[in-house]
Amino acid sequence: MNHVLEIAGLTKTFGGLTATDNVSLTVNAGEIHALIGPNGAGKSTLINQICGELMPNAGHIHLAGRDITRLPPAERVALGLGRTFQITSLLDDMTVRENLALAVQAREGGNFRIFDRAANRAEVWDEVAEILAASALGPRAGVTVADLAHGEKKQLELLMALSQRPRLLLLDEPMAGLGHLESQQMIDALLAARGDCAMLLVEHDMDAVFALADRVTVLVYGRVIAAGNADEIRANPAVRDAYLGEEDT
Ligand SMILES: Nc1ncnc2c1ncn2[C@@H]1O[C@H](COP(=O)(O)OP(=O)(O)OP(=O)(O)O)[C@@H](O)[C@H]1O
Repeated sequence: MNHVLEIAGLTKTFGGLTATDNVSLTVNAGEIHALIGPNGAGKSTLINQICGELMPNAGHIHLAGRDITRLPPAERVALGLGRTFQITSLLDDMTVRENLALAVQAREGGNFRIFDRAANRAEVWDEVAEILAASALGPRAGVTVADLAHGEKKQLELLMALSQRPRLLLLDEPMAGLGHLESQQMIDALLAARGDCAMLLVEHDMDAVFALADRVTVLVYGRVIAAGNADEIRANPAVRDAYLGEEDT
């Protein structure tokens, strides 16, 4: 099987608390794999170990067959690990088009914050035009970021992350703070990107999870209590008790 990400036995403790407890999961090429669980289940701790911001006490992480468990974050990025840019990294007084050009330029090794001569190259702008033409943000290309709605900023973050052409994109609650229409637009954008890269999606919005995920892993108190496709997870009694049941009450 063609695993883009393989996590085996990942354990992280904080003092006496085991935040991720012997967690194993895989993400295949072109797959959207959702990681769900109640608050404090260990989702962020797991993502931070994948990014290299936290070192595990035990276990291994492989990206495209390479052991990245002990690599610093920047080396993981160079090997194809992507994460959505935070809204705080968008440049408010620049347009959608210019922000995207900076991201494309950064992928080519240029400076993220300063336009250099490379940014004036026709191929950068051609690529930006192509990305925007395929996106709901296309008509907003000339709008400055400060004038975008929150959902549009999240869409731009996603386009910037995808422009890095990651092998694996980590998505940390992409629906957070979005209204119904904006959530639907984000789901559509993620579905459109499915296949370009594998995605590991941490999300509390269960409608979005079930609309997007090929497979779902459920964490509770740091442990995987279930893994399977959307139907299997919905039907799993342990998941309903531990998590989904909360929504029925
Ligand atoms: N740096 C830290 N030091 C001590 N404890 C921590 C630290 N980071 C997380 N924890 C604890 O580890 C457990 C898992 O937290 P984590 O943030 O990974 O959960 P989560 O599933 O991402 O929760 P949420 O859905 O609320 O974001 C929690 O009990 C949390 O208090």
